[in-house]
Amino acid sequence: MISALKDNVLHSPLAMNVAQIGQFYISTQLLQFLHNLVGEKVPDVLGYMWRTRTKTLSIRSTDSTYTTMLSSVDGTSMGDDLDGEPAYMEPGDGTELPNNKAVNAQAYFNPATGVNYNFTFEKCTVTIIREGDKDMSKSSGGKSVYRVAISPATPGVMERWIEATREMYQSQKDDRVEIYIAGQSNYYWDFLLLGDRRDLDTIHLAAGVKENIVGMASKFLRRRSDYHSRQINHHLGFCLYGPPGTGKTTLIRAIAYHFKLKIHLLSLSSRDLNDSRLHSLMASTKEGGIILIEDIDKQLNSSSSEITAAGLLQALEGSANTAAQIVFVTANSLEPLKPYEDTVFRHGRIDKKIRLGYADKTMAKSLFCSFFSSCKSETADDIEALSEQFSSVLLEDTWSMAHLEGYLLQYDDDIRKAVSEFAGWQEEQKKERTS
Ligand SMILES: Nc1ncnc2c1ncn2[C@@H]1O[C@H](COP(=O)(O)OP(=O)(O)OP(=O)(O)O)[C@@H](O)[C@H]1O
Repeated sequence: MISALKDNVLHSPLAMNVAQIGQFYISTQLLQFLHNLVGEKVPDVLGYMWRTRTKTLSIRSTDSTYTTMLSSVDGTSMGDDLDGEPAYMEPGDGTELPNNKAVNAQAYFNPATGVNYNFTFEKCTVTIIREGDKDMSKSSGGKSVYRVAISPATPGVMERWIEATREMYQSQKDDRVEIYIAGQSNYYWDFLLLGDRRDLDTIHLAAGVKENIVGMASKFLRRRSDYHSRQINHHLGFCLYGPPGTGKTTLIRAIAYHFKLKIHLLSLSSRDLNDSRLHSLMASTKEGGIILIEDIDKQLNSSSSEITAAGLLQALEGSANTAAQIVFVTANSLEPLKPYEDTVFRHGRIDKKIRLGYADKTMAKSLFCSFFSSCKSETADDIEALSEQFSSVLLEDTWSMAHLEGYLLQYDDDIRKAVSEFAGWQEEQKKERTS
């Protein structure tokens, strides 16, 4: 899931179009190039011209402007929403990016180091450059730094651009989940993206499981002062385990959305992460945050991990410096955690371990009803009756909910066929598994 998210961010097709970078852009780039070329060797006339035509700003990855900038500067939003044109972005080296047309696809802007990204705002060219790793560690204490240049520097354009990114971010944020990952230095959290909304009532689990987790989280979040007055870390830990596709990640996303919590994705095997950096990360989570360690069973014994068992245990305890921290770890199997059983699964670290399993009849029925809830061709009573038929032929404890979701998606406009072909599909799937 972590890698899926990263792929989504790093490789999703940005809405790119390299045509039509206006005259201002070309002249500004030329000036910048000449300025870099002559540097300080000649009287800085070009530099003067560059400065007067350009407004610049440095943003650290821990600044709130960084978050708003990344979430709003994507392939569609800036240009579309602000001046009726799609945002045109290209890397500064002139390479054409894939998908050379303005599209409405979801796109996330995550600039590569040392590459100029340009797009238009109020007919000015905005250039964003992420600084190189070396510079980052020296001058910024490990935080990524982005330089933003807007040219020509019409009065107030930078302020209006910042305000526009903020407004756009605010309007998107309420309906999404903020997701952070460890920054390059692993000391701080960097904003990653606004994840899609997921409602709790679209998650179908065995009776009582969802209600139990949501109830515990709700009570925990309400009792801040109780923890505080007793000087106990305001921390709650869950381990969700079970086969792939049973809804572990989706449930966490829905809980984050429901309680308006930010998700911090933590990869224990990430490069250069060690115990002390892990400690800093835990202490710097955003107010009201979920820490999500996915696939802990696989990450624990990863050869690239420098985290010791002691470091991990400390991380699971959360930090006394932060308010309301919910740690979720997910695993397909608890076997690799056996050696740590007593130390990990105790109050203050992982308070509760919960198994999410394959679909039973009740889960399949409620998935079916929710999937076809907007079906116009059938009455509510008919949908209910069809869901009974569907679930009655289900082979229990055989399919993940992801598997069933995939099946239903093939029939999203033919609810009756989804019922009539279900038994046959299950037979085929069983044969495929054994062959
Ligand atoms: N219990 C469920 N209720 C509704 N949808 C579900 C459920 N379980 C899985 N899904 C659907 O299946 C897909 C995959 O689910 P998810 O990624 O949450 O599974 P997972 O248990 O985290 O898998 P993995 O162990 O492989 O990370 C999602 O698109 C989600 O909509």
